[in-house]
Amino acid sequence: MTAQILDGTALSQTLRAEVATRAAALTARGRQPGLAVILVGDDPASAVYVRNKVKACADHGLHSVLEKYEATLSEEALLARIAALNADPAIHGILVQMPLPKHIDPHKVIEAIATAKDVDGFSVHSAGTLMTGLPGLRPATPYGCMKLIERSGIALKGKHAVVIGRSNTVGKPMALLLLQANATVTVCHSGTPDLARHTREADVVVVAVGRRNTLTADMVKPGAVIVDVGMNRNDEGKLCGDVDFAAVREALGPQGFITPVPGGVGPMTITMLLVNTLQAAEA
Ligand SMILES: Nc1nc2c(c(=O)[nH]1)N[C@@H](CN(C=O)c1ccc(C(=O)N[C@@H](CCC(=O)O)C(=O)O)cc1)CN2
Repeated sequence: MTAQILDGTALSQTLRAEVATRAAALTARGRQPGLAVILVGDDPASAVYVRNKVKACADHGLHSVLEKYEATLSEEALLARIAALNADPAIHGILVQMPLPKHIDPHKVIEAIATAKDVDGFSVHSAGTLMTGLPGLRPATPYGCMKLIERSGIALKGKHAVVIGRSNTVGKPMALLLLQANATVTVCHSGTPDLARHTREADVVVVAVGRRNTLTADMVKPGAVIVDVGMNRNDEGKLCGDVDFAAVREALGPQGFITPVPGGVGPMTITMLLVNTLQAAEA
């Protein structure tokens, strides 16, 4: 028997239905939640993600605007657009799709977004609220990972969680969210010697590295929970995560849990963006 699947597509359906109900109630009170999505450049994957975000808004009763700009857009012009959206009362959330072209400083752009509208949760203020445990908007991907774990009835209190990766958008916020849920957290990264020594001891492993086969069957404990944030292509060009899925699923046994790629964390990222936009509109 192999590990159970943590199904991000199915959970997304449930959570998005809840968003639609709450959005309809807000709209009836004259405050339809509104999201502005900004795309700069012609990265094909980013174009798909922003299209999916706008469609998810339309399908669940949120208002959205998509602003697309050439890769040559100046940083100054982008900051001016953000300032205008900050002042727009119909817009409760603003996101700038990452990555940005090289000549634009992502930190400057993120910090230009009004704190209350930072639905990506990437700003220094949002990071500070997460760090201190104050209410605030949480980055969608780690927030989605937490929902996948919690809504599957997996208790985190007292568990040992290992996060592989230390990015500002996934690894670090993930570690803080797990800590807040009373897990004991280890953060591993490219400078960690003997990664397997840590993962073999872990009850929960979150892998956010961006390299396939980072976690293999010999690196996990039976019964563990594995959350795969990676999005890579294998030799056949098929989408895959950072985990050697089939072999790790087998090694975990029937008490274990694992997220697939696709259909795990990815759909949850867009779902939690809707949740954040709703939260910003409700605030
Ligand atoms: N401003 C932001 N930029 C980026 C973010 C973000 O949260 N905010 N995250 C990623 C990209 N991303 C959302 O923007 C994203 C990535 C993947 C998926 C997803 O649904 N993946 C599917 C597979 C899709 C496919 O077939 O290609 C899955 O895993 O099932 C959604 C959103 C970087 N930029």
